[in-house]
Amino acid sequence: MIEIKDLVKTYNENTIPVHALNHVNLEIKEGEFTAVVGPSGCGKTTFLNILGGLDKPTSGNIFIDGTNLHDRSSSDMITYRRDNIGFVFQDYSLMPVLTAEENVEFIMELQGRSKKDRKARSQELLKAVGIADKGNQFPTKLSGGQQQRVAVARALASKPKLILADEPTANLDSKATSDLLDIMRHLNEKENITFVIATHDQRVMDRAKRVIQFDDGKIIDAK
Ligand SMILES: Nc1ncnc2c1ncn2[C@@H]1O[C@H](COP(=O)(O)OP(=O)(O)OP(=O)(O)O)[C@@H](O)[C@H]1O
Repeated sequence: MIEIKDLVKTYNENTIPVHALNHVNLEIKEGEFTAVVGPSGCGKTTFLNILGGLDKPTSGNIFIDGTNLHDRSSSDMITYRRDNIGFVFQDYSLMPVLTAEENVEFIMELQGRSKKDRKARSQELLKAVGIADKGNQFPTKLSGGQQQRVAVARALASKPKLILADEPTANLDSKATSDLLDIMRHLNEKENITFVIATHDQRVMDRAKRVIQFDDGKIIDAK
């Protein structure tokens, strides 16, 4: 369970302040599949970055399973993020010099898991996202949809309970979007992984269990 309490993020506090998040309150339950939507500049990415511990709020708190997310030193936060939160980005953000399999293995290497263990898990994950045969390919040899599947497999590597995705379908065609959403919904239902997805994409909203609407740094609807 994620509890977001009076979250404020103000950029450029000392010059011309930008109120990216303006007193946001929200609860996200385990196993939700939630789309965060709203016009460009309304605060979606800022919200995701703070929820994922990539950025700090100006004020307010986020409690994940009762623990204050930002009450950690920066090194503890790096470890917490690595072990508990998966990230998927619009541009896939794969490492071009690593194969698909090595991209998925990378976090496990940082976790100190054995080569054998890493390889088995990365193969299992690439299979789960439907590209078991692409493990030895470099990202430039894969389509956008395939690269995004590698990114999802990578996000799953440390068995996170929460996956944050920022515009994951923005560069994908209809078929790749539909396939990716099938994979994410399946993971959500089978593994009870919570998904929070910032998006402009109606296809994502149509598949979401919940849609949270932002406008100008505030939540205006959270059905
Ligand atoms: N690092 C930053 N410094 C200053 N202002 C910022 C910074 N990042 C975002 N902003 C501002 O904060 C507001 C919210 O931006 P954010 O990127 O969170 O919106 P968004 O809803 O994700 O937009 P989009 O849909 O275009 O990606 C915008 O006014 C933006 O210009």
